[in-house]
Amino acid sequence: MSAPLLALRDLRKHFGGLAVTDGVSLEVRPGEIHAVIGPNGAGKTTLIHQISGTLRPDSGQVRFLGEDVTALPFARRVRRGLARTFQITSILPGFSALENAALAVQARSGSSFRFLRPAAAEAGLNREALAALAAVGLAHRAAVPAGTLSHGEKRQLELAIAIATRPRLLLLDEPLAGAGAEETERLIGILGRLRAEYGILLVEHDMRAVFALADRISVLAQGRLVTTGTTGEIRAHPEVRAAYLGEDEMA
Ligand SMILES: Nc1ncnc2c1ncn2[C@@H]1O[C@H](COP(=O)(O)OP(=O)(O)OP(=O)(O)O)[C@@H](O)[C@H]1O
Repeated sequence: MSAPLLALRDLRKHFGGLAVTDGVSLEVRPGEIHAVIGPNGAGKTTLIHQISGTLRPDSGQVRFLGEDVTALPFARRVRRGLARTFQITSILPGFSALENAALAVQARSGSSFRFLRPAAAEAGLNREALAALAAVGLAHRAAVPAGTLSHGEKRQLELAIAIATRPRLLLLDEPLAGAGAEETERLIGILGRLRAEYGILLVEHDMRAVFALADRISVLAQGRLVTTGTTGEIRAHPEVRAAYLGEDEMA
């Protein structure tokens, strides 16, 4: 089996007396969509913060591409290939979709375009930005101001911005939140295609999407990992069935 992209080892985080992450260990493998589900307050978002580096765990390890990155800040993890989308939209509404993606390419590439003539550097940035838009089916909207995109298209742009940083792993925190039925279908299709190139850790409340997309699912409750398994194993898990998922949603 190939080495995991991401490995969490006995991660722990307390807020006051509350154990929000209580000894969580899990792995995301290359080419895998690994979903993390659980009831409100289970600690999913706090877990993502610790993986991305915006929150330090009290103890335990975050290993990325075989290295311990637990002490590295967010920006350095991004440069190593860890990209995150946010529940709250991070796009700049006055800039075009292409400019939004180009800013992400620039932020990641740092000096790599600096030695080119300005026109060539801009062409290089735009080419990469357009490729990121194309990867999420948004190339035809490149020139449109991001603020005028539909809700679903904004979510696609957030994915393009993440992809523009050339990640190995995408951390997606509720990428379907607020999407309508049609937009949800489109986003499920896009996420399914992205799997070929990136490992994905997916936090999502839409159980139909989770079961359609995930290769494996980890179930969290009160900061603890209840179980990790394939969709079939999670469907059949009595504790999960009884406590954390409506039976209809798992049909
Ligand atoms: N900065 C903080 N200080 C204190 N408590 C916090 C803080 N951030 C989160 N919590 C608490 O930690 C617990 C887990 O929150 P978290 O947002 O990670 O859960 P979640 O599973 O993502 O929930 P949801 O599905 O509602 O987004 C909650 O009880 C929350 O109130």
